[in-house]
Amino acid sequence: MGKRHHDSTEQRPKKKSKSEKPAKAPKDNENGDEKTTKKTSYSEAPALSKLPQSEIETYMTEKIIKITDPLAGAPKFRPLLSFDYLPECDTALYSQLKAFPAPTPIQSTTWPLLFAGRDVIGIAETGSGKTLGFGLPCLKKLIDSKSSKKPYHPRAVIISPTRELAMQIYDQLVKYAGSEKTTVTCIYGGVGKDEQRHALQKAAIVVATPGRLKDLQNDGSVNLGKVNYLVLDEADRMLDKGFEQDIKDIIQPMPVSRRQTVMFTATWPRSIQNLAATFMNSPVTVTIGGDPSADPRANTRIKQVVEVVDPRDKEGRLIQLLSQSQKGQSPEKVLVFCLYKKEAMRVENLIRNKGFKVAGIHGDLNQSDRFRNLDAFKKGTATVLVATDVAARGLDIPAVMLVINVTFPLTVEDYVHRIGRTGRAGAEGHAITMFTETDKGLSGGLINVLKAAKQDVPEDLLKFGTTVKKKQHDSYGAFYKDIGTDKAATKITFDD
Ligand SMILES: Nc1ncnc2c1ncn2[C@@H]1O[C@H](COP(=O)(O)OP(=O)(O)OP(=O)(O)O)[C@@H](O)[C@H]1O
Repeated sequence: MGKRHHDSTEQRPKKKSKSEKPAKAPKDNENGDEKTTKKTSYSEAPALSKLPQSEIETYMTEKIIKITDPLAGAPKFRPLLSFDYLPECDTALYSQLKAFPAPTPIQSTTWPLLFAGRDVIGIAETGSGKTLGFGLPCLKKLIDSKSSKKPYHPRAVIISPTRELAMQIYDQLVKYAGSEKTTVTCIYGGVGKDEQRHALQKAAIVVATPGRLKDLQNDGSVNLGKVNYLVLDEADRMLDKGFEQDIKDIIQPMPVSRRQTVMFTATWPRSIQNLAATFMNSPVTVTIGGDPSADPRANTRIKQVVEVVDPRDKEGRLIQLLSQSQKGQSPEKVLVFCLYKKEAMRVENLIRNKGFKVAGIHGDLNQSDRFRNLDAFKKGTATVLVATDVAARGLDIPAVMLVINVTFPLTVEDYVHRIGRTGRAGAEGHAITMFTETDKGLSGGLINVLKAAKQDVPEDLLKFGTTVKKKQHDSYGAFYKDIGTDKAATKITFDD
């Protein structure tokens, strides 16, 4: 890290003229027409244009920002180093931003591109504010193009892999949406459909998990033909085998030429990059913190410890770790990851029997229990949460001090997301991972993640080998398996 990542496409021209003009949307790939349906423009704030170029370059270098734009002649925009440089908007959209000192690098760099109507792939570490990265331009686009026609057909769709993450994104949008909040809705499986059907009648922005959205689309409850802003959050997960077809079906009525497509994630494996390109129109790729396709990048503020253990010693070691973190008047919040649902239930019971305040979240619980248990952990009534990978991505739970991986996930990308539940928004974090001989196929990938984040690599781990297998698992990003650890896995289940 620390290396400067600049390529020729990100050099801002010395003249200010380009950025002062409203940006035209790029030509449509398919027929050469202007994408008039996007009707988006962006003018750089004069005060931002006046900043010396050296200040911009220092920022780009320090934050390790790389911008790759396949359209050579497209306007280049300066990052919004301060909220003061945001373009004017017709409401109190920006008022809540006062809580933060400045835009995070992924926000400062992708916002101008998104305001200008470009398709964007945004890759930045866990906990770096990606939700507002795609959320603020989404709200601005809605506010700017406000039509008086009712009822609405949705103008924006944000797709998330899990119900809890969909709710979290929805909550964030509502917080910023002000008077528009009634037009934001959240659609996910595991609960009744009628209320969702009703909400869809006036929804302008739909945050959804794919299965339920597809269901409601198929039965005619929602028409997505007017959607012009599509977000795949956790994009690499959304493009993996479990979701790819659902996504294709959902976006079928919104052609790539008429929609702005946005993909955000912390991990961007090479294996899905070609597929992603087929969903997008000349996307600009913004990466913060180094090349993510080489090896997944963990947040560098997380102290990662890997302990190579005998599988029989795992539970004893877990209880030892919890005993240390849960003592005293204010026990730390600890997130414990298991791979299997049955394993999670067993571990939760074990922890409860030892007298710790524990809750669980996995796919065998009904949705209200899932929400209730997550809430208990957020509020601190439970200070230990035992989870499967359903909680690995995106969840922004305040003050998680420690992540313990009892069983290693199926991929190193999932490892990066799991440990990313700590150390968020600039905080420090700590992750302890139990690694056994069974996981040795992933040792090479894990070693690279540790090295890239300048973490210690234990000798015992090196013994398992440093080779990185190209294809790590058939179901990249799987959430959980619904059988016990004693049998070979047979079924992977996804959220709907
Ligand atoms: N500009 C900002 N400055 C400081 N904190 C911010 C800023 N923008 C967002 N945050 C806060 O940072 C936290 C993490 O943001 P968010 O959940 O969007 O991260 P993320 O990058 O999507 O993470 P993940 O990869 O795990 O999904 C949130 O609590 C959010 O409120």
